[in-house]
Amino acid sequence: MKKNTKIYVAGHRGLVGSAIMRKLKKEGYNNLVYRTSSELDLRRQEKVEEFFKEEKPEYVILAAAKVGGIQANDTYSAEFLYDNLMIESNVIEAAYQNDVKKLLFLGSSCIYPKFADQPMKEDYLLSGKLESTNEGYAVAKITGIKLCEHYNKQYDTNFISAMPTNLYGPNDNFDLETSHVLPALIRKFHEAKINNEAEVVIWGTGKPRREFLHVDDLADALLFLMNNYKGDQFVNVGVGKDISILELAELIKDIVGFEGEIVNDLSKPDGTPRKLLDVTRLNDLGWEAQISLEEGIKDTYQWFKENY
Ligand SMILES: NC(=O)C1=CN([C@@H]2O[C@H](COP(=O)(O)OP(=O)(O)OC[C@H]3O[C@@H](n4cnc5c(N)ncnc54)[C@H](OP(=O)(O)O)[C@@H]3O)[C@@H](O)[C@H]2O)C=CC1
Ligand SMILES: C[C@H]1O[C@H](OP(=O)(O)OP(=O)(O)OC[C@H]2O[C@@H](n3cnc4c(=O)[nH]c(N)nc43)[C@H](O)[C@@H]2O)[C@@H](O)[C@@H](O)C1=O
Repeated sequence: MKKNTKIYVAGHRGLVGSAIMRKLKKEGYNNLVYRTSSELDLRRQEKVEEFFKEEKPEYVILAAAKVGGIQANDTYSAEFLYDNLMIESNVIEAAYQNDVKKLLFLGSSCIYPKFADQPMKEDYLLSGKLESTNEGYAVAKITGIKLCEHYNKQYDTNFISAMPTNLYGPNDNFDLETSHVLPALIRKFHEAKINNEAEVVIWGTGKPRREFLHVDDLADALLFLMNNYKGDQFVNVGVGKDISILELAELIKDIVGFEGEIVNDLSKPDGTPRKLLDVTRLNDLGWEAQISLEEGIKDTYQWFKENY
């Protein structure tokens, strides 16, 4: 992509979209197009068609989606399925109709079967049953991958897909009902510390294992893929290492400086037992993550204290 090329970043205010904006600006890209969801609701096909006709973006990074943690996915499963199907179908079709040179679609590691072998290779897609707490979201994300594949096959487009692992960083969602685990624990330990509380409650058994990637590393990987990758095969984006939720809680507890106990709320779901991506394909293309989990949590905690 040239520095003055017109790039549409869908979802520019979100965790991922805002990191992509920071990265693109830092690298000197100076022709960025974006809209908030109230300016352009991507679930509305006609509005999306009008926007693409008017703006004619050359490149599209699709980071707009209905996103949330385990509880939000489970509670609002119809919205997670419907919104994501509509957003991705409308944007991908409009990109094709308007001769977009390249589009990047973002999926998620939850596309893989609940009991997939670990680490999960791209080939494991559609090889088993999905985790029930995020089935709607996962089905929508799998459809997004397939839309890119089939548009490439039938229309010779250049649409690529990246599957990030669990993400965190500045501009994350810290709402305790709808957030992912890492921002939730930063907030819980911080509030428990300042209120001198005796304990922090974590959901489930603490035994599930997850892999966490700092969103600035993700943005770097996505720009790398936009500039260096073409193909129908989607690409996992992760660090290749995982950690149990209890270990994560202990790490955040230490970073925040909370001295009380960690207790489990067993009425909450554990979800998938383990989600660790095989990142060989991305590493072989020449990219690997740089930000350690400890460094990334410290950076995110600092951001939380300054902004939240
Ligand atoms: N967070 C994570 O751990 C992971 C995220 N991903 C994927 O990364 C992508 C970005 O996620 P993330 O940044 O975390 O999500 P956020 O919730 O932080 O941001 C999503 C963005 O999407 C926009 N959006 C939502 N609905 C609509 C709509 N109907 N019309 C237009 N825009 C809309 C929002 O815009 P506005 O602010 O204007 O309302 C928001 O800025 C998603 O595809 C997600 O599936 C993948 C793996 C893990
Ligand atoms: C990115 C990914 O994110 C989701 O899947 P998930 O990985 O299960 O998400 P999560 O971060 O919410 O939970 C991870 C683990 O952590 C435990 N946990 C402990 N304490 C808290 C807690 O306080 N909040 C939350 N949210 N979880 C907690 C929780 O019980 C679970 O065992 C899907 O949306 C999926 O669709 C998706 O793409």
